[in-house]
Amino acid sequence: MADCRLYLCTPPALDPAVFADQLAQALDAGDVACIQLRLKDVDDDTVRRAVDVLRPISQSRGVAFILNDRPDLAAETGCDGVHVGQSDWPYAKARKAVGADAIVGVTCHDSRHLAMEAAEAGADYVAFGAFYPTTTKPSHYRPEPDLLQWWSEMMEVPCVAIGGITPENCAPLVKAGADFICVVTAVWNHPEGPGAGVKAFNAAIEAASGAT
Ligand SMILES: Cc1ncc(COP(=O)(O)OP(=O)(O)O)c(N)n1
Ligand SMILES: Cc1nc(C(=O)O)sc1CCOP(=O)(O)O
Ligand SMILES: [Mg+2]
Repeated sequence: MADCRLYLCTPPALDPAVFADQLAQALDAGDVACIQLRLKDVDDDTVRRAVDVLRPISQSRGVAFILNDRPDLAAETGCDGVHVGQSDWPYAKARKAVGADAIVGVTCHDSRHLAMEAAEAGADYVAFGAFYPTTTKPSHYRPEPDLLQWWSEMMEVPCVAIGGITPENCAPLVKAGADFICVVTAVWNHPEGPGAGVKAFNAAIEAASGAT
């Protein structure tokens, strides 16, 4: 298996009953390390219902199920972890809510300082982005791949690359040392379906990992 793995993030709005089939297609198509449920502008019960439908599909395949933004709901609903950004719950409060064994990931934009702070505090991964233009989430930050190289040479804590990543443009991120590449659009909107998206990413990661 390549050192870099695929990390999927859901579209910001979805119908769990419909998305369940797409998720199963994606996870059955090849290696996926984890899936993040990232719903925006919805109430807590909508999040709970989506977790109840989607978490078993993920966990039954050995794929970690991470909830975005809400450590309290992640703990309540049996998620494997939570992802928090710089405007969300601070790391220490998130860790207290989910417990020592859960995964806690932290957004660090293009900042070495934020990433070192998160890693020293105990984060399980740090996320850098947006590496490429994306319409999924507005971002003022545009790190270069050498940030991933610096991080992976200096630190043990895994790093995630996110933002506008496609099978066609992921090679510099993989070669620079990203432990995970996190993707929304290029998988869920793949013209041949999410399974084809996962296959295309794993082939691209494998090719970039083998290339010198
Ligand atoms: C893996 C990963 N990286 C970054 C983000 C972005 O988090 P945040 O800055 O809190 O923005 P929202 O996703 O909450 O809009 C993420 N969710 N996942
Ligand atoms: C959720 C998110 N966070 C980002 C960051 O830079 O922190 S970019 C992003 C959106 C990623 O979606 P897509 O693969 O469709 O570009
Ligand atoms: Mg957030």
